[in-house]
Amino acid sequence: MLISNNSGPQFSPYGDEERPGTTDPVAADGAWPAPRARGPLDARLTLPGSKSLTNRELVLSALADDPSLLRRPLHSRDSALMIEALRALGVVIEEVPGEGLYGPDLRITPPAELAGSASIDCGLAGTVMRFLPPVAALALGPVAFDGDEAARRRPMRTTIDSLRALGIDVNDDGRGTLPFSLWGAGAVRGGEVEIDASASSQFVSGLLLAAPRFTEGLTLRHTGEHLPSMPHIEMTVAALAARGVEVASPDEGVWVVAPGPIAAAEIDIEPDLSNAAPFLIAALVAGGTVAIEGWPRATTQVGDDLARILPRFGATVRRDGEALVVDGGAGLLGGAALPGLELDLSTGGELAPALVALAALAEGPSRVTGIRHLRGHETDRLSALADDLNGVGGAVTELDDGLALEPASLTGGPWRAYEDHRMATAGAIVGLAVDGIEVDDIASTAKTLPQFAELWRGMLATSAAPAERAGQQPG
Ligand SMILES: O=C(O)C1=C[C@@H](OP(=O)(O)O)[C@@H](O)[C@H](O)C1
Ligand SMILES: C=C(OP(=O)(O)O)C(=O)O
Repeated sequence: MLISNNSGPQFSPYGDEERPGTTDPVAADGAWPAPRARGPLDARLTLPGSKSLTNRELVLSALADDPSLLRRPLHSRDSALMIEALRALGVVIEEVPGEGLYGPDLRITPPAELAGSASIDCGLAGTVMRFLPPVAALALGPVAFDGDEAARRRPMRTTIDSLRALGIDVNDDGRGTLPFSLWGAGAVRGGEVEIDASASSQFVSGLLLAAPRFTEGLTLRHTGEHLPSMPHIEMTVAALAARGVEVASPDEGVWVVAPGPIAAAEIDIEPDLSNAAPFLIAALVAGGTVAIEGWPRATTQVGDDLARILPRFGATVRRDGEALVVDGGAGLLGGAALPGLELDLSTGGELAPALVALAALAEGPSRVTGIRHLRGHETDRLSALADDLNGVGGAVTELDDGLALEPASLTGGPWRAYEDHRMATAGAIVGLAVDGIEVDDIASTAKTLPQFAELWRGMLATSAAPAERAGQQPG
């Protein structure tokens, strides 16, 4: 069965009141009863575009020398925030008809000069709060940055310090978080900058994306001990190189970007492979197969690692034409073994909430490490995962840089999303195997996957009894 949804609402980035909810049923208190899996799955899904690719390409298109076209971009809260912010800086972004299932394509026309005197709402989007300040520094005039209450807890000191090191005037309250404002001088000289990016790879990506437009380019050196999410930095480097920018990494933790034009481009945005995680993991819990259409043969997305990680939990992974298929066999619910694992997710922290939810259902102990920086994500994910899982009978201990899980028999109960899309989808995974899991804010999935609840229910419908399935449209 093919599951897709092209009728979703359009997303306004402004304010919780206007935030789109899901059309999936929720209880009177707004909680979402996570559906149980009824049997082996036979699902084939098409997912919306990658957040990381969409927001990088929006920024590069805004800084390019001619109009660009993004095909099948993500339409979600994070991309809407990026679009509104770039418009505030004078970039023209138009929706044009395309072939994507989840909304129009985007044509981006850069202005002759970026406009200052703007206020930017970052929402809870790390890509907006870390990628746009170096862009705004190229504008002439003041630009103010703020975001959700939860965004004011996310680390921003490295961005603020690096702007100052580049000679830009920044006004903040010294806490190293949003809100702050900067005064763009219309140009940035660039040169050599040292930063500590151990709290987020996005500090590196943000500087590299704007660096070709600095008069002298940029030599950026990471001085901290850890550098998380390297694949996301490699994605940035690849996106720059694809637009003709001279960029090199002569040494570990060092990047050199030459000054020069950023070429306009027509870009096909890949589906979001990190958002594929809960769906693929569902095959291991419920049994059967889940196929994701349009899985790229080569990609910089860290979600591709799922094809190597899920077999360690017992899945068989294969390609079927352009789809990636995960076969969970009988699945945990059908009696298949689900081993506990040692996982270092320092390169793929984005995958951690979903994999931790799976590990919580395993029959052996697990340790998931290398993810200290998750404490600065949408919420402190280490503490949120431990609290939610322990609240439903789990045996999870917080480590300095990860989580230790002991096997436990879980029971139903409330599951807090903490406004975090990946916490909400982690609750959905647990709910496949445990009666009575109630996710308080499934609408938080609008951050990167507004269609989550509908796609999840559609996936689970493929496990209906054969007689029930006969009436449904074949994929
Ligand atoms: O550059 C990007 O698009 C991202 C980088 C990573 O951030 P961190 O390095 O802060 O984990 C990742 O977790 C985030 O979801 C997206
Ligand atoms: C950490 C994440 O998001 P952000 O881009 O807001 O940092 C995420 O999506 O897992």
